[in-house]
Amino acid sequence: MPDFDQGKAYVPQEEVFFDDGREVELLHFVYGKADIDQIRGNPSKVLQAIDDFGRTKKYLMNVGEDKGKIVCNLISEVKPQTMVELGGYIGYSCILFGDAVRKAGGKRYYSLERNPEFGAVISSLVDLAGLGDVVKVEIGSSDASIKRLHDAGQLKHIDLMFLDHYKPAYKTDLKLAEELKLVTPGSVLAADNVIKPGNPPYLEYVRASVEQKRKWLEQPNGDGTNPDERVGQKHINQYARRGESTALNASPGNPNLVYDSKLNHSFEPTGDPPKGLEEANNMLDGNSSFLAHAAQDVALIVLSFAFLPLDTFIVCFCYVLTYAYPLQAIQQRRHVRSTSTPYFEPRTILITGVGMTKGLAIARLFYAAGHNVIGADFEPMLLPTSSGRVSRALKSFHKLSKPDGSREKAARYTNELLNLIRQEKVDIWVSCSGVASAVEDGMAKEMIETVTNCKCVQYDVSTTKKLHEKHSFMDHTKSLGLPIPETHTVTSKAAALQVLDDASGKGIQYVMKYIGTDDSVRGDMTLLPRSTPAQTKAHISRFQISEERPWILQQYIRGPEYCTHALVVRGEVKAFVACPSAELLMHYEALPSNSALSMSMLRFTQEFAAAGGSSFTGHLSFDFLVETHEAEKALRDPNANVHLYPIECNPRAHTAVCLFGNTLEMVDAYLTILEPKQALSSSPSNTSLTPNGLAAAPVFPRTPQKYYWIAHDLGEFVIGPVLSLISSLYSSSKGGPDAGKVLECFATFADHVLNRHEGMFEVWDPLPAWWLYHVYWPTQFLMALLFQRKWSRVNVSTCKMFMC
Ligand SMILES: C[S@@+](CC[C@H](N)C(=O)[O-])C[C@H]1O[C@@H](n2cnc3c(N)ncnc32)[C@H](O)[C@@H]1O
Repeated sequence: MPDFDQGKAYVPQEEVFFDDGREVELLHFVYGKADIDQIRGNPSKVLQAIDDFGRTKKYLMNVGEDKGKIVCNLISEVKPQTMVELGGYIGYSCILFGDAVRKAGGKRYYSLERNPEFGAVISSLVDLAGLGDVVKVEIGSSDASIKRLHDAGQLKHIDLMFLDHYKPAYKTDLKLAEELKLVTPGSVLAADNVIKPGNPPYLEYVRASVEQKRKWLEQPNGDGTNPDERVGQKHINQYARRGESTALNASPGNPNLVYDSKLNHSFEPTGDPPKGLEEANNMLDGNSSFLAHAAQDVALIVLSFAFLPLDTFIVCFCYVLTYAYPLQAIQQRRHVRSTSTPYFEPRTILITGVGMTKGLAIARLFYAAGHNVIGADFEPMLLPTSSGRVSRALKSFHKLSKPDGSREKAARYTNELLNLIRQEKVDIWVSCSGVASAVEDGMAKEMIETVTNCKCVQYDVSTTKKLHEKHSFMDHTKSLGLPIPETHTVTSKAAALQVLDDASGKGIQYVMKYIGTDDSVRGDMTLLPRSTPAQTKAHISRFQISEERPWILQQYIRGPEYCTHALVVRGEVKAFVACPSAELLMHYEALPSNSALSMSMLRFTQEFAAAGGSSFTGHLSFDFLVETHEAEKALRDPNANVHLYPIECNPRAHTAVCLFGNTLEMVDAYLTILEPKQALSSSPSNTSLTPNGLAAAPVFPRTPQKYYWIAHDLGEFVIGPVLSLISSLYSSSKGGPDAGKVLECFATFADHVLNRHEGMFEVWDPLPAWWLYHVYWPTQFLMALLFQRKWSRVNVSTCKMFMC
């Protein structure tokens, strides 16, 4: 976000900052301007005159230039025929956006304003700007105006709605517009002040699932007409100074609508940043000083020490408890290994990557099922940091040397694995390593299966490469006749600009993704082309694009994202789970296995895997995008075949595998790899079929639980908000969260601790979590400090530090 130009700042907000005569004063100011004749018919000049008043005379509660730009960009993107604003005040947003709508080919801009005096000011300034043909000012309470315009047949659909009025009415007016079918799939909402001062009920509503919204409707008095107190008493009473009623519309809305929501940070016209921005500023990046990074590292190490006594007590308590009452996993293991279970044949399983949640989760499953588990992972020299090494689930732990892309290191890695497999007489190697050794794992698999009887849950080198690289994965998926988003590989800036130029007429938007792995360019979701060719060119010029550093331009799909994890054995999907996803989500929850979305993703995975044939064995995870209307269709019709867009494939285990936590059938799914190969048939591989000719159902998580990682949530819901609160108390800016907000975050944290499963922690195996938070991460922070490394984010579950 660019810096705020202080020269343009409005004067500070006073105790009483509207409805004190300043609105009429503004009219005198504007109409008294020496160049009033040039202002007439010119929306920009009218806005300039209003800004002059805000900068030199009195504060005005306008959306302002900076936030206004965000909505103007949205208008040129959405090109609304009809736009509605809730809350017009003196007409600043109305003139700015009304003009943008007209320029984008739109027909009508409704400004809904409750206060008749303000409405008169809007009308006067709209006329002055020459926007009377597009703008219509409706005076009255927004809900009454929406209903009136709808009933009169004047308002048939809202393409874009700007919410900037009475905070408690954001949600209730949206629901009314949903009920009247004015807001439908495809409608876009832009809501101001949802970060500062904040609007929890509105955000909660637009982010809620259909199930959640239906549940709310079932609750008696769940949705009354009283303002939701979470917006704060100050805002509930803000516009009640003339004794207006605060009662709200109680429409049930349309719970089937699913919104794709995105927060935008920008400046108030006074130059105050919103709270969210300050929070973002608490996160360090490459531009932050090394001192700041060092302070962060030290603080995190101290934090780990602070929790050491409590966590050590918990670990000891767990051991005593497990000794006294052997828990399910231990009982299960004892049972299958006892002489009363004579047919049990324990196998030896090697699992690499046991320092990460995913590797450890699989190791624990095999342990509970009675098998001998050998764990292995990378560790720096002389530092026993891998949390898997202390797991009760492991018979032994082995340290591996990390490949670095060179042939020597790859050969050394393969040799170490081979020796380990021979020494421990391993039956199955389950590769759970991360992306850093993806290709080396493929090489090791080829060697291991050639010279030993060990079976590997890992693809060969060419398959791994094909699936790992975005462009070859897309080409392959397309060759299978499966859907993909429009994707172009580009090896020069000129080629990228050409694709974007060609696209400008088609209405398609793209995001630019680097084909390889480079954390510093991850996560840029700027939609291209931008509003003007010059902006697009400026954006593209920031990237290094060449034959050696190819990128893809991938069609942007508006809608929710999902990720899946599957175990595939000889082209057959043996275990499967799908869940909603987001970058660094760190909260996992499985979709119901019989839901239309999960079934559609499973069918895609099955078709994809079957096409791989009998040598296609490994973990397979996809990221899918689903257009909003398709996601809604899936929620309405459980048998719907949902149109999916795969955007990425990871030929390795996904952290979502932890959702199989207590699903021991998963172990049987792995063991099918030891079954003798059936006679080879061509297509569709050797997929075992049920009597009705369908592929056998894979294993799904037995009792789906929600997962979280306590250290991540401690940062997100406790430390972050507290730091923001403290920094706002000591700085002149008014952007910080209030105490109520911080308490809300604490409540979320408490809810997660009480109702979710910690990804690394098991009562019967508590030490790995302790090791992760008190050995692994403090060591990483210490190394960052000693080697003066800067990092921007960490992923607690995959033990990844994103350097900057
Ligand atoms: C923050 S101001 C709007 C600023 C304006 N959008 C701009 O950026 O220029 C909020 C306005 O909403 C109006 N308002 C409050 N409650 C309302 C309601 N229920 N219906 C319509 N307008 C309302 C207030 O009178 C006030 O003028």
